[in-house]
Amino acid sequence: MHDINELIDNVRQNEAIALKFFEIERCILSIGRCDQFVSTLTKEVQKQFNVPYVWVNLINEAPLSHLIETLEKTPDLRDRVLFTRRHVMIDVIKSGNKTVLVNNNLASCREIIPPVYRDIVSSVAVSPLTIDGELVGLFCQADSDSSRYDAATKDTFLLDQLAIKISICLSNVTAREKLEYLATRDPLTGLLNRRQLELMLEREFSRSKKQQRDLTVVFIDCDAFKSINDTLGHNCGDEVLEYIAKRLLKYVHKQGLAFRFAGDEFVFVTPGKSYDQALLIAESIHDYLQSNPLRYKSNLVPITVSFGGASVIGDAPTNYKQLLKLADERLYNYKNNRKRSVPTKVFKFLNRIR
Ligand SMILES: Nc1nc2c(ncn2[C@@H]2O[C@H](COP(=O)(O)OP(=O)(O)OP(=O)(O)O)[C@@H](O)[C@H]2O)c(=O)[nH]1
Repeated sequence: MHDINELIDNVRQNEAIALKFFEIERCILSIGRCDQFVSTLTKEVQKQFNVPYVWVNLINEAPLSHLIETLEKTPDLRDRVLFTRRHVMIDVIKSGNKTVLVNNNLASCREIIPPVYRDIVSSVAVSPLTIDGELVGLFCQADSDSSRYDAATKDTFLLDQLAIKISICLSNVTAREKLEYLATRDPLTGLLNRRQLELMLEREFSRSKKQQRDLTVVFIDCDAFKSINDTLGHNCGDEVLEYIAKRLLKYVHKQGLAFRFAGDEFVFVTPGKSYDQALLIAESIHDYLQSNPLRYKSNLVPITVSFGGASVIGDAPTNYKQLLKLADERLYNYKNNRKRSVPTKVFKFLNRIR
C-alpha cells in the first residue's frame, strides 16, 4: 500500500514538472531574438522552479560569436548571460553531455559564474547546451543552499530533459538571428550594409527635418586601395578594410552607426551631430590610420583615407538621397584635391616594394 502511494506521489510530481517544462517551452519557443530568449528563459525557470540564480553561458566563438555585441549591450542581461571559452566549459562538464552538480570546490567552476553571484552561491547545476550535437553553451541554476544541487543525493534526469528542450529552442532562435545578421551585415567587416544605411536614412531624415535636429552623413574612402590590392594581394586588401572598419566602429560607436557602403567606401551617420562635429570624428579616424600603419606579414602598410560629409540642417537637402549624393561629391572633391597636390605616403610605400 505504501509503495502504491509513493508511486502515485511520484507520478503526480512528474506531471507537475512536465507542466512546468511545457510552460517554459511555450514561453520561449516562438521568440525570434536571442536577448529576449535568454531573458524570458532565465526568468521563467526562476519562477517555475523557484531557483534564485539562473544564467546562460554562451560560447564566445563561432557559431554564436555574432551575438556578443547585442547581448553584452542589453542591461537586463548583465547577470544572466556570460560569454565563455569552450575549454572553460569543458573543464566543468568534462567530455560528457550530462548535467553536472557542484556543491563543493566551487572554485573549479568560478569562471562560469557571473561575478555578482560568485560569493553567494553554494551549489550549482550546470547543463550543457548543444546545437547539432556541438557544445555551444551551459545552462546554469544555482542556490545559496549547498544541499540543493548535491551530486551525492540528487538525480539529474529532469535537468537533462530541460537542457534538451532549451537546446532545441536555442537552435531555432540562433538560426533566425543568423539569417537576420546575414541579411543586414557586410560579411567581411561585420558592419551594417548599404541597404540598412538607406533604411535608416529614410527613417531618420524625416525625423530630423520635423524636429529640426541635425543629422550628418560622412563618406570615408581608402586612398589607393586598388594599388594595395594589386601590389600586396587581395588578402591584404581585405585586412585593410577590416582594419578601417574596426577603427570606424570604435570612433562612431556611441555617437552613431557605421556602414560599409561598397568596396573601399564606408559611411557613418551621426544623428544629432552637426557637420563640424561629425567631421571631427572623421579627422580622428584619418589621423589614427595615418599614424598607425597596418602590420601585414613583414610590411607596415600605410593607410590614408579621404572623407566628405553633408548634413540635414546645414545643407538643407530635400531627401536622403540628395544628402548622400552631396556627401559623396564632397568626398571626391577632397580626394581629387589631395591627389593633385602630393603623392600619398601609400603610393611611395607601394612603389618602394614593387
Ligand atoms: N580586397 C578587396 N578588394 C575589394 C573588395 N571590394 C572591392 N574591392 C576592390 O576595391 C578596388 C576599388 O578601387 P577604386 O575604387 O579605384 O579605389 P582606389 O584604388 O582607392 O582609388 P581612389 O579611391 O581614387 O584612391 C577595386 O579594385 C575592387 O576590386 C573587397 O571586399 N576586398
